[in-house]
Amino acid sequence: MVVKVGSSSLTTLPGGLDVDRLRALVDVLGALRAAGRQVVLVSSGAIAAGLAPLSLTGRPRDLATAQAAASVGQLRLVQTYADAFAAHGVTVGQVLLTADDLTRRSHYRNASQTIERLLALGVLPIVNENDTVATEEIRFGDNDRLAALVAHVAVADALVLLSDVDGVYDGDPRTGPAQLIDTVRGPEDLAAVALGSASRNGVGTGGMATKVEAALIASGAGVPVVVASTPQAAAALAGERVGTLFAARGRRPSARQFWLRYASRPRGRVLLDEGAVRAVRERHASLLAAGVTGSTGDFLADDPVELVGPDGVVVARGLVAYDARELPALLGRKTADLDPEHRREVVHRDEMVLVSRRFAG
Ligand SMILES: Nc1ncnc2c1ncn2[C@@H]1O[C@H](COP(=O)(O)OP(=O)(O)O)[C@@H](O)[C@H]1O
Ligand SMILES: N[C@@H](CCC(=O)OP(=O)(O)O)C(=O)O
Repeated sequence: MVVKVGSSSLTTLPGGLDVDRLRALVDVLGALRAAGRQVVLVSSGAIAAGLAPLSLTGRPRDLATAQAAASVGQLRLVQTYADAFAAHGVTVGQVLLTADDLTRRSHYRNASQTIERLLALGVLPIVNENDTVATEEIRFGDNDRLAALVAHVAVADALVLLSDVDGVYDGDPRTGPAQLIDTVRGPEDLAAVALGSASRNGVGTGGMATKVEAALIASGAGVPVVVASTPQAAAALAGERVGTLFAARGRRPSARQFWLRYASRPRGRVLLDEGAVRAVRERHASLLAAGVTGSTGDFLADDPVELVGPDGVVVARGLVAYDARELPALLGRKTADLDPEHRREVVHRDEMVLVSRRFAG
């Protein structure tokens, strides 16, 4: 089980960390552990927990102060967790990740191995973004997406996203009457849903939009997701029908495919003609030099790139087999006309994931 809890459930803007609410959650997770389940906790709250000790009255707008608050708050947060879990005989480990740790394949594998080993040793990993080093450009920003990636990395059976609201509504419940959505089978079920901003107490970041995005990523990768309120945690984890269920869709992709689709950062674009778009999209064929009209970006062989059609729409993502500077000489040429060392595909089908037009992730 991967359980993600948001800042809005653990902290208040004036009061900082709400230890009673944190302990209540730990009691639920401790019981789950006692029942023999493996649990990974993704917990936000570092920045919010650092505000009161630094006499800050609002969420800092500048990154450096937010990072300072996270530095102070993360320590308090995990120390409070460590003490609370110790009462249940559970040892915790801290795992701080930056987006970069998941965008590089080698780091991704490393993070995955560490979490696996912690679980094998009976430790409950507590994951957060490494706020003190994450710069603006490389931040996850909210922990919902991080939780979806961790759910895949940890090969979770389910992901539970806990917040201060008891599920996804068809509109922001704070701004008017709204109806709880019971089950989401795919992105099409959310076409008419308005996703407003973050919670009233001002400590959350993404609002429901980031939770929905994360829930679609995880459920699309075969992991069922429940969005529920933190007081509903026990019921949600016991499998009772509370909150909003995002049913698992499709098969679990390989680590490589999942990484390519959701965690990799494209280093450039390879431009395809119409025929190549059809071959890739409809036959899931490898991309050959004959269908390539150009490229942008200074990528190297094995880098992730976007495959883009003549209309500018991204068709797929893949690992390119050539450096950008090698491509011009190959453009539009039939494989048979190329010298033998250039006869391999530009992007092999096994190293490619199609990007859906409706939901790109
Ligand atoms: N369609 C919606 N359904 C449910 N909640 C919504 C919706 N639109 C906006 N919200 C708001 O999103 C907030 C939760 O997001 P956020 O504050 O980022 O939580 P967290 O800190 O738990 O991650 C809720 O307080 C809720 O008012
Ligand atoms: N890493 C940040 C998380 C940012 C945040 O507030 O996320 P969330 O409450 O999940 O919307 C922190 O610990 O403060």
